[in-house]
Amino acid sequence: MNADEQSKTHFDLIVVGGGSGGLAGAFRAAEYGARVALLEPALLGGTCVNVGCVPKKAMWLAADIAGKLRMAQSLGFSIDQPPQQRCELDWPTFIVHRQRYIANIHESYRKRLDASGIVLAPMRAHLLDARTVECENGARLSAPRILIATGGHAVKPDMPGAELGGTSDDFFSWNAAPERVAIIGAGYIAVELAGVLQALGSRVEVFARGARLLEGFDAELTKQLSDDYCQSGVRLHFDRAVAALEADGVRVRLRDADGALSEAFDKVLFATGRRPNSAKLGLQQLGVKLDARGHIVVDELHATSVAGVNAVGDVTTDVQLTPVAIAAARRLMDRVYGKREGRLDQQNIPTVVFAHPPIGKVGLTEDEARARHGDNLHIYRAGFRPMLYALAESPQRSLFKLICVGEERRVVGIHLLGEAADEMLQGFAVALKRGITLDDLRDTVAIHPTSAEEVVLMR
Ligand SMILES: Cc1cc2nc3c(=O)[nH]c(=O)nc-3n(C[C@H](O)[C@H](O)[C@H](O)COP(=O)(O)OP(=O)(O)OC[C@H]3O[C@@H](n4cnc5c(N)ncnc54)[C@H](O)[C@@H]3O)c2cc1C
Ligand SMILES: NC(=O)c1ccc[n+]([C@@H]2O[C@H](COP(=O)([O-])OP(=O)(O)OC[C@H]3O[C@@H](n4cnc5c(N)ncnc54)[C@H](O)[C@@H]3O)[C@@H](O)[C@H]2O)c1
Repeated sequence: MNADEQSKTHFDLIVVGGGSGGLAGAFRAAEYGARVALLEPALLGGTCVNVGCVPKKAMWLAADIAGKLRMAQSLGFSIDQPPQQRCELDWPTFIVHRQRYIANIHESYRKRLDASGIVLAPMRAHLLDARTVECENGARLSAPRILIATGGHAVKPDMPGAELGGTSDDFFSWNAAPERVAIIGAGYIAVELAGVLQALGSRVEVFARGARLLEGFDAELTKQLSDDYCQSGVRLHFDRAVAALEADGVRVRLRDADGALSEAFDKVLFATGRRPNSAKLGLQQLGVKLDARGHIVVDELHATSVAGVNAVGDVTTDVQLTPVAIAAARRLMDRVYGKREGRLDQQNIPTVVFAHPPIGKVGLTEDEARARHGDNLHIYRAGFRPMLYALAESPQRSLFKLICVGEERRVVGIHLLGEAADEMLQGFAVALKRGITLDDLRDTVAIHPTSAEEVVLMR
């Protein structure tokens, strides 16, 4: 092989997967002057841009507008619709806007890849050894470092009739709100899609195998969120394990563990978790350690068990959030090519579920804090109706909660449920990471009239 040919197949870094983590790693490495090849067989941006955060947030915004339009009518705005009737969304029109937004992201990534000199190979790849990747077309690329960022995929539980149900991927190809939808699961995706569909006109029923929504979030807030969902018409079934799906004409029924059959639904969605894309990558032959569910095991520097092979994002044991994948990839490249210290702090990662209303947390829940600190806790709450909802005589309330520890009342948990919680949490997460106390919050002058001021006025 001559020098020219070798320069086309030999790189400083090969990134497998062009989603949140892979793109962030490729761009950061290229900023330091590394020669990078990126392998991505599908659309740039991966799950988040194409079938995750971005289209989901677009649908959430549409649902939010639907709710605000109904409130506007009750406040005296004349909207070309008889009062009390739902303002219907024309999905195809909205989807044109949603997909145009996404196409712009693809375009912007493509331009950035070109400008950064990153070589994009639009194909699947697997590892032959710790320095060599083989592409689908048989081409072999080599590099002293390989980053695996292949993400994950939705899974349906193994049950009879599972093929009659879809997943969040299917939801994003729908062109209208089905009349009746069943959602199986009680995590992030179940709660988000239930809220969106109910607001856009579907009659939604959620089947949770456990006793509550959103394990891992503060139980008091999730109880209030459940009440909000019931109030808006969502039917929640707790402790109801689904054992099978059965066709009933063009509709589907759910059979539970006791053999009982549900009413019929136009659509059923599984929101029962995701699995890592770690198969068919050659990892086992290479000796890359996986956990029992197939996640790549990484250390705190995102190194795998094989030298020179790193992994970030949903394919690893990290929390499955886009900013976590991005932060891990950037810090890795800062260390490798920028010779800068820094590792991802996995503590106190803020997160929001785009429910209706949104719910967010950073730090410990009350139960977690009690398990860690015993009774040395101080809990503060603010329950109130945001002004718009009070004006419209809507029952929806907000509930904010602070978990503080010790005599100094150090804030170890912030939990927000309510209008604009999604936009409020980020700044308070910075404060919590800096180790603030309740007095620091109280010492901050409030911004009035807002919901956020309730956080600094808690007594
Ligand atoms: C419905 C939904 C909503 C979500 N909402 C949010 C949210 O609001 N906020 C948030 O923070 N997170 C959200 N997430 C989670 C977020 O999308 C993921 O955490 C994030 O996309 C993980 O990034 P990643 O780079 O690890 O993987 P991905 O983004 O999944 O990218 C992996 C890429 O690797 C490619 N690939 C796979 N195998 C190969 C191979 N052999 N060779 C080459 N390429 C390969 C895939 O085609 C894919 O493009 C959501 C997820 C879902 C499903
Ligand atoms: N707003 C956001 O940041 C956001 C939004 C969506 C997804 N995500 C990420 O994507 C991940 C995946 O989302 P998800 O909602 O699929 O997973 P999840 O882990 O949040 O929830 C899975 C749910 O399915 C239930 N479940 C699992 N197996 C089941 C079975 N056989 N029968 C019935 N129920 C079952 C679990 O009890 C749980 O309630 C999340 O954990 C999160 O990290 C983030």
